[in-house]
Amino acid sequence: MDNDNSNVLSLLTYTCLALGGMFILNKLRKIGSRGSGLPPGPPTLPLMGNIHQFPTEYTAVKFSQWGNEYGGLFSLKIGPGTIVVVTSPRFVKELIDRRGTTTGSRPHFRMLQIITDGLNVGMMPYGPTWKNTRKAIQMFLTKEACMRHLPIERAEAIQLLYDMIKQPENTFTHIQRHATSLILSVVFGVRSPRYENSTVTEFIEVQHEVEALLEPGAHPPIDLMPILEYIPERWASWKGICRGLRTKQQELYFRLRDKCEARIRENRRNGSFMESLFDQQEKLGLTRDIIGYIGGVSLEGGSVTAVSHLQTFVLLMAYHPEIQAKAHQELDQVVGQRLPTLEDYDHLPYIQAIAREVHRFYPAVPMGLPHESTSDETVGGYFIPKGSTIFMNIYGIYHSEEHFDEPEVFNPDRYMQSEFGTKPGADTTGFRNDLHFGGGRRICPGILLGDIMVSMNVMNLLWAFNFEATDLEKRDPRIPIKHTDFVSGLATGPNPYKCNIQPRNQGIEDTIRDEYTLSRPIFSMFEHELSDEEKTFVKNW
Ligand code: HEM
Repeated sequence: MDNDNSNVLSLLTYTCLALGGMFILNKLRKIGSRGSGLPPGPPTLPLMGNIHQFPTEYTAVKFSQWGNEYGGLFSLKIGPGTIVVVTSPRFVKELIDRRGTTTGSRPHFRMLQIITDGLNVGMMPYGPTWKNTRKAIQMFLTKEACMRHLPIERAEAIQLLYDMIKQPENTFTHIQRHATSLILSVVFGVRSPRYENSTVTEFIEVQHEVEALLEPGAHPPIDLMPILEYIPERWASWKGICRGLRTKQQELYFRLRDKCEARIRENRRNGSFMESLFDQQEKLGLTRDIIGYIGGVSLEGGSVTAVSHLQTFVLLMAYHPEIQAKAHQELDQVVGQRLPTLEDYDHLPYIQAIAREVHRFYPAVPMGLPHESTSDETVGGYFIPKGSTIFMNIYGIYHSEEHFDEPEVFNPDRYMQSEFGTKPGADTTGFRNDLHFGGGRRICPGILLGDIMVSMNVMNLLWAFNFEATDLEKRDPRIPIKHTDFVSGLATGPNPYKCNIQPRNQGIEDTIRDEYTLSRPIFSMFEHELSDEEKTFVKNW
């Protein structure tokens, strides 16, 4: 009898173990597999999902190829997590724009969280803190506020032309100085008249270090495997690097904020955004740290993107003399020898088409910033689970053969022929003119300022210069510039390049020199605490 009992017990134990094992195996088997109802995508491996296929560079280009293969809404599995990639404006409208409240959060990015102390509005999860901070940032980016800063926007654009006459070989850094100094002036009320040893180079240095740290593969995937965070610091160098970057970033952003605050106390105002934030600090319920970061994030969002667009624009012009010739013809008819004004832009359809085609050809943020869904959603018959990371593949949308004729060819004329540059008969559902600024609740708050920077400079630079590539004959005449001419990353731009830049004629060069001199009183309103080197530069430049 005892023997029988122990046999039954063993049998029960084995059965339980077997059933438990099968249950665990079944659960494990599901990790990495694409559950039913998810949008289609490349085949997965157990546990890994698509990790082994995930591109380590030019992610947007690979996502575009997958978009052509699997459709405008496809999915990837990264272990148990789900990524949804939107490569069709129709699905942008359905999933990102219309369901903005439930697809408007951001995925957790542990390293960025440590660097910024969670104060970066661009990476905050959807919720009251994000809403409040975003409200404050929108305040200074209204049309009226952007137009109030027109004198310094125009003066900085003039300095860009002047810098390029003086040192055409340094155009790459002149563009960086221009965009960063302009945002510094508008946001913190202080400018950088030269590139070397300036706030501009300090900002770019920190920014590059942050980008390098976040590059996939540079450090262990803490967000995919949170357990990695418990590894002691001596084997996890990223922890110290993050803290070091936090110190550097805060030193810069908080110093700029504090200096502005000191000028307010001394009654030396110049209408900067920081001033309005301090004036309304109580009403808006903002901490001093958040105020500093609103300024810093605006600097990141505004300068990096405009720099990318303008550097891409010059590169493309250098390789497309036929497009420059057409643009010069339009400018000669509408503007002539005087410096163009922002009002002229409305009368220059071909120049507008060039600016838009640059956004299309290589968007500054090719995959936008990742969104995260905070509830289950169903779109186009597909299931999008809560917690999915959603990428709006801007590059892919702009390079889809379904919508664009020869998407790899730089051809501004496409925007002269149809509103969105699309080919005849293409379905334009969901298209809008600002897709390169993202979508839904997280759409870029800086569209107006970004558009002013792009339009004013594209118009001015074409009016002022001839751009000439030094190796034109070595390139494919139809597609001289390819994606490999660009840096791979979340916010991108062209690799450094050289080209010849010449003023179009003596009259134009004289006008630029005169306008630069006339702009000095405007510059001086933003030139506080210049170093001795900067003072000498301003005097002699
Ligand atoms: C050509 C210029 C610009 C381009 C192409 C651009 C593009 C973008 C894109 C694609 C996003 C992500 C949107 C999304 O998640 O769906 C974004 C977000 C953002 N941009 Fe811009 N941007 C530009 C100029 C600016 C300017 C001038 C500012 C401010 C001064 C700015 C501040 C921001 C901020 C703060 C965010 C984060 C918004 C949030 O998460 O709520 N951007 N931008």
